[in-house]
Parts: sequence; structure tokens; C-alpha cells
Amino acid sequence: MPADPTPHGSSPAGDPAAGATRAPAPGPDADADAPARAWARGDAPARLAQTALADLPWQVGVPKPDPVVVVDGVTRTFGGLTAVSVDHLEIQRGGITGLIGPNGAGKTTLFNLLTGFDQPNTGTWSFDGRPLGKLAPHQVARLGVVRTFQLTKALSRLTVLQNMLLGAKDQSGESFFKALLPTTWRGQEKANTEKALDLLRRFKLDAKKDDFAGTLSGGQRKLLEMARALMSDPKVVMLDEPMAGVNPALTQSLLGHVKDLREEGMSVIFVEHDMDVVRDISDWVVVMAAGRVIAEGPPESISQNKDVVDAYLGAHHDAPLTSEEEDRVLAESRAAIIAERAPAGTPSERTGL
Ligand SMILES: Nc1ncnc2c1ncn2[C@@H]1O[C@H](COP(=O)(O)OP(=O)(O)OP(=O)(O)O)[C@@H](O)[C@H]1O
Repeated sequence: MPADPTPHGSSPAGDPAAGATRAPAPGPDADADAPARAWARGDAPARLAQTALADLPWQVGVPKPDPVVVVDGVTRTFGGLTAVSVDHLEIQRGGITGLIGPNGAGKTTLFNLLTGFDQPNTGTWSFDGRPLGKLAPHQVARLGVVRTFQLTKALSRLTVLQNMLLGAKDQSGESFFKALLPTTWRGQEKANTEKALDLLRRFKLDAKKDDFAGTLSGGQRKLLEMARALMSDPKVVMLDEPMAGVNPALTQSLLGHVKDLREEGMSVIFVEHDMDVVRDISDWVVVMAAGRVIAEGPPESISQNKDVVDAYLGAHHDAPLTSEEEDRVLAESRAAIIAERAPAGTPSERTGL
């Protein structure tokens, strides 16, 4: 579903035309110690993330109080096309960050780069201060950054439980030395199976554990992907369009699961086109267009941002046509039909008109 950039919230800046670089300065009562006090009070993670982000200016590249992922100068080109060009981006620890943007903005490519599924032309990025460049996906996952895919990658010919076990951090065959000690890996396998079954219960997939993943519905596959991602005890979970193709009944359940990840202390970055979902669960929203980050801020700031509205309108292919556009399309169609009839035969012979 294409994102709807129409304003829904109200901007503290009071300026609906505020562009990406015209973010409000921190308010007079901006309080640098607020996040630390919130931690000390033992506030719920959702509240902590919101407190940490509350007084930040809505500025592209704005430093976060406690960044878990930091991206610097990352570019990726395909031939002449610059798919990603991100100067500086920080993701706040413990928050849910929504990554939005029109089709082709570079969101999935950025996900691919950050998780080792693709390599950039330039740039560096880090997780918890540790550079992640040049690492393979399984190494990135082992460090604590996992992802799901827009089109789910559940292996159809494996059972649900087998799919889960593939997500486990310590596979029995992973280490040659462990494989030489059957008791170690049997114990590990048992622990992994128990963990998988726990997660399947939590995601209400336990009754399907012996079914082939190929028999699951689209929504159930999304749940399976999320559950499998949790098998490796990640710190950062990156979800690529987790709600796409999911029926409304499962949407609420998926949204609940995403919020639960934050409650358990994980940082979530998710790509989503449905702005209702973005508004509902994001603590912070990053907007990309044509490979660049064009805006950042809390959800209510985004639909007010002129650059964001322009980016979406520029790419909004399914907006209703204006009457001028309708006339133009009709004229082009008529011209095409006439051209088609011209070379040979009568209209009825060629087109049935
Ligand atoms: N492997 C590739 N080869 C060539 N071009 C690519 C490749 N992968 C992505 N692109 C191009 O890079 C640009 C960014 O694509 P990307 O899939 O990252 O966008 P997106 O924001 O995730 O889009 P969507 O919301 O439609 O999934 C697009 O123009 C796309 O066609």
C-alpha cells in the first residue's frame, strides 16, 4: 500500500511547510538528562525511547543520545543509478525506527548493506561501535543484527520447526570441535528446539510446527520469519515490510509482536508503506527518497514535512489522475489506435472496433 503523506498530526514547530532542514530547535525546556532520569526511574522501554528522542531537532543526521547503529557516507550504485547515498544516520537504541519512502527510495538496498547482504561502493557503518563493513550476513547476525525480508524466505520444503532451528545461533555442525563432542551438540540441539518451541508458542505457530512452511499463509510466514529472527537473540531487528500481504486479523498480532521486541530491550528498524502502522508503532521515522535521507523526526513531524510530501507526490503513481492527465492519456490512446489501424486492414479487421 503506498504511503499516505497527508498530515494527521500537529507539528510542535507549528509550521506545516517545515522542510527537512528546517527542524525545530530543542524547546526551551529541552533537558539533556531526561533519558538518564527515565532509565533510573525504570520507565517502560517505549517511554524510554520516546524520552530519549523527544527533544531532538527534526534534522537529517541528528545525533541520537544512545545510537546503536551509525551509518556514515554509505553509497551504493547500480550502473548509473545511485540507489543509496546516506551521509550520516544514527538509530537510537531501544526504539522502534520506521524507515519510509516512495518505491525505489533505497530502503531495501540500505537494509541489504547494513546486514551484509550487499556491499556498498563507499562508506562505513557500525553496530554498538563495532564496524560491520565487509562482514557476511551470518557474521552480522551473530553479532546481533538480524533482518527479515520483504518476500519471506521461509524454506517451503522444511517444516516450521526446521526453519526455526536454522535461525539458531549455535548450530551443531557450526563448529568442528563442538561436532566432535556429541554430548555438547546434543545438549545444544535440545536447548535450541526448546527455544524454538517457546517462540512458536509465543507467535501462535506451535500447532503448525510439523507443517511444511510452504503451507503457511502469507501472514503466518511473516510471523515465522520474525520468530526465526529471534532465535539468535538479536539486539537489532530489521523488518522489511513486516505487514505487507498480512490480513487485518494478523496485522494487530504482528504489531503487538513488534512492540514486544522493544519491551524486551531490542532496537527495531522497519520498512513500511502503511502510514497508519508507522504512526502507531514508531518512536522515530526516517524518510528516504532517491537514495538519500530527506527527513527524520517523530511520526507526527513527517506528514507535515514539505520535502516528504513532495517526494511522495512525485512518486505517487496511483493518485487519481487530474482531468488534464485523463485528457492526455485518452488522446495518446486514440493516437495509438489510429497509428495501429493505419498500416493495413480496416479497423474492424484489426481491433474489432
Ligand atoms: N540488484 C539491483 N540491480 C539494479 N538496480 C537495483 C538493484 N537493487 C535495487 N536496485 C534499484 O535501486 C533503487 C532502490 O531500490 P530499493 O529496492 O532499495 O528501493 P525501496 O525503497 O526498497 O523500494 P520499494 O519500496 O519498492 O521496495 C531502485 O531504483 C531499484 O530499481
